[in-house]
Amino acid sequence: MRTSWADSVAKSASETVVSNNNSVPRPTRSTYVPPHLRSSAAADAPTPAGTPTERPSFNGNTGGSRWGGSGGTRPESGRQGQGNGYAAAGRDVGANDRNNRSGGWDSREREVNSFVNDDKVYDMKQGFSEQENTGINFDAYDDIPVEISGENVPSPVNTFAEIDLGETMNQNIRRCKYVKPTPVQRYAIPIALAGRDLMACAQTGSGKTAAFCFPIISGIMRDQYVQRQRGGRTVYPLGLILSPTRELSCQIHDEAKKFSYQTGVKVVVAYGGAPINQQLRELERGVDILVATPGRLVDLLERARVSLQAIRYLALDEADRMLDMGFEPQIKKIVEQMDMPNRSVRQTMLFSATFPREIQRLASDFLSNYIFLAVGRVGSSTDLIVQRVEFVPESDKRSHLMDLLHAQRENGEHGKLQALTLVFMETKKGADSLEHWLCINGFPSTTIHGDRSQQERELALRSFKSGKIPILVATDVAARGLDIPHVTHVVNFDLPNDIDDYVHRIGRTGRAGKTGLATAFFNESNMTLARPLAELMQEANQEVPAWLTHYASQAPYGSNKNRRSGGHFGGCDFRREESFGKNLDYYGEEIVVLHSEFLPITVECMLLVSQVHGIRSSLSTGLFFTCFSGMYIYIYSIGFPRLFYVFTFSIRF
Ligand SMILES: Nc1ncnc2c1ncn2[C@@H]1O[C@H](COP(=O)(O)OP(=O)(O)OP(=O)(O)O)[C@@H](O)[C@H]1O
Repeated sequence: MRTSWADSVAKSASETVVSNNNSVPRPTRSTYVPPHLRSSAAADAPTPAGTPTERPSFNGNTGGSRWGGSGGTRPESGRQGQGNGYAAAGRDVGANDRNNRSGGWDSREREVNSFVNDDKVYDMKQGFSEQENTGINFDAYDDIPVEISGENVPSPVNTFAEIDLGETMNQNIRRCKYVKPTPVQRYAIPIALAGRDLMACAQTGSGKTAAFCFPIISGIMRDQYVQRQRGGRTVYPLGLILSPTRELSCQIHDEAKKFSYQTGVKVVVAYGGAPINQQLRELERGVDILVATPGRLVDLLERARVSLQAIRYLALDEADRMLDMGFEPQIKKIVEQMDMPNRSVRQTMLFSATFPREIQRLASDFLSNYIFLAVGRVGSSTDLIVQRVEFVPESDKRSHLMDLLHAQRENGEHGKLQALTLVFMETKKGADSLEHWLCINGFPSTTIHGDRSQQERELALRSFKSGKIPILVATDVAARGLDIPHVTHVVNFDLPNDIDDYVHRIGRTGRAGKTGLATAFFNESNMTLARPLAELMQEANQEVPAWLTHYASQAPYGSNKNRRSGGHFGGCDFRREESFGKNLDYYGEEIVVLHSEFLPITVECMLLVSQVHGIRSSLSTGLFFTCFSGMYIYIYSIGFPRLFYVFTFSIRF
């Protein structure tokens, strides 16, 4: 049996850190203690209740205590018995300490061990034990390109030990078997701990959830001076995490509960389709971090059961989705029209794997002096996902899928795994119909889409995750964020209209350094996707079929809005591009503006490039030409036949 990387590292780590899993403390009788009661000093001293009016200034320290030194506005006297920050204190300042101080057990509030289910999953994984599992492939991440912009950017860290999270959280990180921060975590966590707003793009499956959860939990543990407000049955969370789907909200909630286990920070989830009364009861028991879908949150706000007055941390996961036309009005209402503190008071973090320029522009309204971070090729899969595109006419799709599944089954029999396969379809009806057809043809399947009840959706996801039903047919509701470790094959039975949706869909496999396969069925109805798909595959070092290159070259350039969210590497910070005075369209592609007097020279130069480099110039080949007028003309080819951007620099030499 192969053991995973995470297991083997955890095993060695456990010798020095945690003796074994059995030594993970069983749920202690910890009681939920609201942050403002966690320090006896803070509890005793009557702190003025009220909306925070000033956001602590960041001190630019990396990984150091956000509140340490003289940079912060936090009164250090608020915490007893500690030195300058958790690291300096060198001991666990988690709930255990605080609970001892606060006393008063309440059996209703006993904290469930969030890692218990993990053990079950682990046992269940033994069923997958023959599965190829490469674990986190850090070598693949080491030379990942990173783009970062903004003022006074804190330095990245290399280890969790360098980050000032406190011993309780460090222990939870070990329980999660995270040994080393992923690249997005290396950069984003110090930025967030320094109190900075952040817009972060990083590939699917690269650990963004922890990147925003760790700083929020840690910040709330430190924000003891913030007095919780009370007002009848209204609750006042300190952190708010918004996500576009119910399943993703649940997943973030589960993760956040693990990260905050025994810290005393309470995380509650609220999402549509589930009975609101149960969620209300949970909220009434106390909430520090609320994870929610926008619709249900608006409902809770309108019922005055939740107030956003005390929010100090706001995170939008899948932020580009949250700000596109579907969700934007609700998000604007939540962030701008209710009682949330304004952007200079709260700390705001936006995360996604894709970030179109226009969305960046919209999002910047929510942020204050933010740092833009792009880790890896934004809007790209990792190279760990093998992408295949096959030309399949509409009428052949089912039989083609059947062939793939049969081949997969045979591999499973001969070798090792019974892969989990996720099949994406455009319509709910189509998904139901395909599921039925697969079932009667001997391939147990289930579906998840918007027409199913929440109970059905949750059951479908559970059966799929556990491997009981190895095929899930889904609409885009399952495209973003879902982390299902054993999905080895994503099939785009129907391709999406938008390349960013494709990126998120295929990102359901090849997660956390594991390898995965993504197969797409392409035909005439997907022509608008030809160019961005070919570009994406080329960038990810995938083999692009000749027929796709041909279709891509036919697509009229400039007419297609469906372009990569990041252009080539990086998903550039739109602020930088605008400050360079570049003229960009919706997706950030350069709009060529040619001055008529330069046109003949430009055309001549283009011809020259074609002759010297051949028509297929490679990505990022740029040539400078000096023309007699003393102007530079820069010709930039973008790795596609006959495509050249031409623009002029008006710098005289
Ligand atoms: N430092 C780490 N070491 C090992 N595994 C990690 C680490 N950080 C996160 N993971 C694991 O990596 C997987 C993917 O993480 P996560 O779901 O946060 O990715 P993501 O970037 O949010 O993906 P998506 O863009 O699809 O939402 C999860 O199973 C998570 O537990």
